[in-house]
Amino acid sequence: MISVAEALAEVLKLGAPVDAEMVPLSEADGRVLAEDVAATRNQPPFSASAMDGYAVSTEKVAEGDSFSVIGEAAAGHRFEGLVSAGQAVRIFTGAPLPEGGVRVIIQEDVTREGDKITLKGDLDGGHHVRPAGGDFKIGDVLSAPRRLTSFDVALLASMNVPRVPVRRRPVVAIIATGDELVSPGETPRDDQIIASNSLGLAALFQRAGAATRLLPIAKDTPASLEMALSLAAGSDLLVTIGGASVGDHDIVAEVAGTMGLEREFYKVAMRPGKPLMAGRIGGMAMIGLPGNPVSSMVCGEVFVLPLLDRFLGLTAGARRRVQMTLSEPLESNSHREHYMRAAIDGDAVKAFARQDSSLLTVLARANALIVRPPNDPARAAGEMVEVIRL
Ligand SMILES: Nc1nc2c(c(=O)[nH]1)N[C@H]1C(S)=C(S)[C@@H](COP(=O)(O)OP(=O)(O)OC[C@H]3O[C@@H](n4cnc5c(N)ncnc54)[C@H](O)[C@@H]3O)O[C@H]1N2
Ligand code: MOO
Repeated sequence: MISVAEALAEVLKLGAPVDAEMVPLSEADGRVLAEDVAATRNQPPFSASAMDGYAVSTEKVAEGDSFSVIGEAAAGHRFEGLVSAGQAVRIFTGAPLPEGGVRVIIQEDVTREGDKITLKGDLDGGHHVRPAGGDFKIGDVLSAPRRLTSFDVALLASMNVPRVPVRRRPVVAIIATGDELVSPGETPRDDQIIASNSLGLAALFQRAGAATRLLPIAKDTPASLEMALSLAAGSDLLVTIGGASVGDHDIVAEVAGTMGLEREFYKVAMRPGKPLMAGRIGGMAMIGLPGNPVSSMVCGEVFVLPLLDRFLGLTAGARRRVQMTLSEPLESNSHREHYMRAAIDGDAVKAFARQDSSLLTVLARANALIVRPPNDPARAAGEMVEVIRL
């Protein structure tokens, strides 16, 4: 058995960044920017007023100063003249500052009679001018790689970049295996259960930026599995679920082997997830996940999400861990790295009492995994542990 770190290093070698494609900004949220994008304009493109008030040409103003109002500037409507000493231009938020203007007196600080304004006492000291290019300038760059956020989409729109180069979504084929499985909504026999992992994993991978293909559930026969595996051709990554252990009906490795699987490793010193396997088959990366529902989801988090980062051209590595205080004690750990389903409550974290790898109710309540190193001794409440936030 190899360590989780060694297994992850092998898994990451199975992927390389996929091609880029152009998408409109309306479809860019969450996609991964593939090339640097440069602003094609300054923002604001002119010195602009930040407030509603009066633009004047003098820095120094005092109570009782008066100005004659010679025109108006509104957002989208520049004042086409010059403002000189003793003059003011009525101005609104977002309007270009008129030529000669150096500051804006907010209207609350002014009394106006006809075309004359007089400054009140206790003046607001701000200039209320946003300089041209104060947000960004032509050529300023949003750097790749980067998973685009809603804020980035707003920034790119402001840069007048209507379409952006992003990595295409890596295609992940998912095959559940086992005679006991039927799809949700079907009627199982009394010795069957509902296939849950494939949909859970598809949700996990889609949120990470993948396109998923849910292939038909494979029976525990070589012919059925071969059929399902052949349907995966052309994907970037094939993920199988179950049939990975040592039982007579665990035939995924054997059948994939006859179809050309070059296996990099089998079995990892982790709990859950021991019978994990990874390699290459027919030009695709392949990860064979264990069938236990929690095992497959935890391995999806620990191995498949970093591999998807690799396909997307992002910096790919182990999931970020933070140190947190235990609110309840933990028993000593075995020789396998343990990913314990846990709940963060405020600043502290606690593991759930039941850690069996079949318990989806426990996983659904978890918002973290406590990572226990191999042979970690018993831990008392108040000690620090490493945590992956889910
Ligand atoms: N003698 C040994 N037995 C087992 C070992 C071992 O080392 N020696 N390892 C155990 C561990 S750890 C795990 S994890 C499981 C993994 O086994 P498989 O990957 O072969 O998974 P299956 O046997 O096919 O299924 C296990 C369990 O999960 C259910 N399952 C499978 N697929 C799905 C699915 N898509 N949705 C929902 N549930 C699924 C399946 O019905 C079984 O209950 O092996 C242990 N055994
Ligand atoms: O790898 Mo198994 O997941 O410990 O139940």
